[in-house]
Amino acid sequence: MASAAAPTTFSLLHSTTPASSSSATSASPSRVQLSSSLRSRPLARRLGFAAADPLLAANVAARVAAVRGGKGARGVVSMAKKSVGELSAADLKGKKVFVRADLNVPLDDNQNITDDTRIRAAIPTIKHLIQNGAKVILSSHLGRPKGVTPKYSLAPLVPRLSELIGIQVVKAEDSIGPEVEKLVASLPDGGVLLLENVRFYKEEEKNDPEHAKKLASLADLFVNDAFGTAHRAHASTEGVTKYLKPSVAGFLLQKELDYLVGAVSSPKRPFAAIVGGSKVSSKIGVIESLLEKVDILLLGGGMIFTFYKAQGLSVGSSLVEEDKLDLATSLLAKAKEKGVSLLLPSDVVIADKFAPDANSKVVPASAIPDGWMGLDIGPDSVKSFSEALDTTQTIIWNGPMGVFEFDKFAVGTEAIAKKLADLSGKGVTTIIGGGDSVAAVEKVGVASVMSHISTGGGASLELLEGKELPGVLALDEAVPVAVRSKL
Ligand SMILES: Nc1ncnc2c1ncn2[C@@H]1O[C@H](COP(=O)(O)OP(=O)(O)O)[C@@H](O)[C@H]1O
Ligand SMILES: O=C(OP(=O)(O)O)[C@H](O)COP(=O)(O)O
Repeated sequence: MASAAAPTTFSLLHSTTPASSSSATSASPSRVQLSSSLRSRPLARRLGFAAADPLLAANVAARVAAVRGGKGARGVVSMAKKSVGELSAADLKGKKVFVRADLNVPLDDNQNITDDTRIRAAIPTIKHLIQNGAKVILSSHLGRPKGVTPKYSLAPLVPRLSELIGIQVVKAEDSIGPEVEKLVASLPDGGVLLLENVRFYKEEEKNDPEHAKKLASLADLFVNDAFGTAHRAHASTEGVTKYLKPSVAGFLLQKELDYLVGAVSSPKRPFAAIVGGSKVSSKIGVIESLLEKVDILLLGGGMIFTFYKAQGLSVGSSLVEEDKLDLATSLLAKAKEKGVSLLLPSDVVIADKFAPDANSKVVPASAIPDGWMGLDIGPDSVKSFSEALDTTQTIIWNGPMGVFEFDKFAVGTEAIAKKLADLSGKGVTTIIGGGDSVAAVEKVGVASVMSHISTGGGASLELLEGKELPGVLALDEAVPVAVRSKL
């Protein structure tokens, strides 16, 4: 780390990330005074974790001050995270590497993977490690199990993982304990052991230090490549970094930050966000910050019924977060105050049960009968959303517009996916984030035309809010390299 006495400008260690699709822009020099060498580099490569203004500026200023550690230093310093690409065979051969990935893929009722985007995205880091002779201990969560739940086992992922990596992946029945230790001990150099769902232990989400220690005890070093879970401070994402050195960023994590920090810190305007899906309680709070960033906010999916109910409408048996009604009311008021055009669907597709063969009909949002639930946005809403999107230059989308897994309720999501594909072709920046949103876009066959497919929905929204992602923050910083000042 830079010493207070060093009269130099520091620059970033060269990153060997292989797959950066960065179109990140430089930070506005008016926000933070950076050296010219740093200014020319993509923002996320310099920061490794933070996002846009104003939090970004405050964060960078604070960290620069902390690193300077005293008066008289004329330089600035890079806060990039150490990359797995900086680790070579000399660092990795024979080493046990705990890799946290986000393999939280959608599965159908027969445990078939319906979209493997997150598995494919994890492969470059795993391949780099095995090609350099490491023993890979791969971990992930799947869903939100309460205790050991067979339907959330990672076992269905083994064939696809093995196929993509090119070797047979060994599967453990647990994520800690003597049986896992035996499997780790018998793992050859270049082998991969997949641990069972880390969320089978409640201590995982509590970030219990003792539990983190047990996970960490399996390995010598840590690679976090779970961008989709980087907004969670859990034992396998944040806790283990306290016990494993080095703790470095995987290629996917870096690639996501490279793209997203740049794209959302200085977006081409008008800038729209589309928020839907079913994780209402974890995403409704994000809306408040989005109102500071975006010009247009479109709400769909399970998110909308809390807003309708807050306005006094009947929502039947639709998904509602009762304890967020006041928040919804205040968000509507805030949008007005900020001049953000917040659009709620004017019509919805309702169903008499949550099933693919439910009876369904389109009704105005103000006319949902008792006993019926809203499972998609209606045609008028698709039309007004499309018109609003026509005016934009940047769009970030997280959360499907309806229960797209059932064909009857996939129309709204598919129409919005096609609209974004169409706008991508016209030069609009389109960013799709989240396991299910990406699955929906893949289902329509338009993923390849979007500007960026992100493996994190909540994570990309929190990044957009300007929040630090704990899973990234906890990683080691890249060692700054001194560059002689010409002054
Ligand atoms: N109106 C709705 N009611 C209940 N669930 C919904 C509704 N609309 C969308 N969903 C569900 O939301 C889920 C995706 O939500 P979420 O996890 O927040 O998205 P992502 O994974 O893209 O971040 C899908 O499984 C979809 O069926
Ligand atoms: O699917 C995920 O998030 P996302 O739906 O916001 O993309 C991640 O795997 C994180 O899962 P979590 O929201 O249960 O912590």
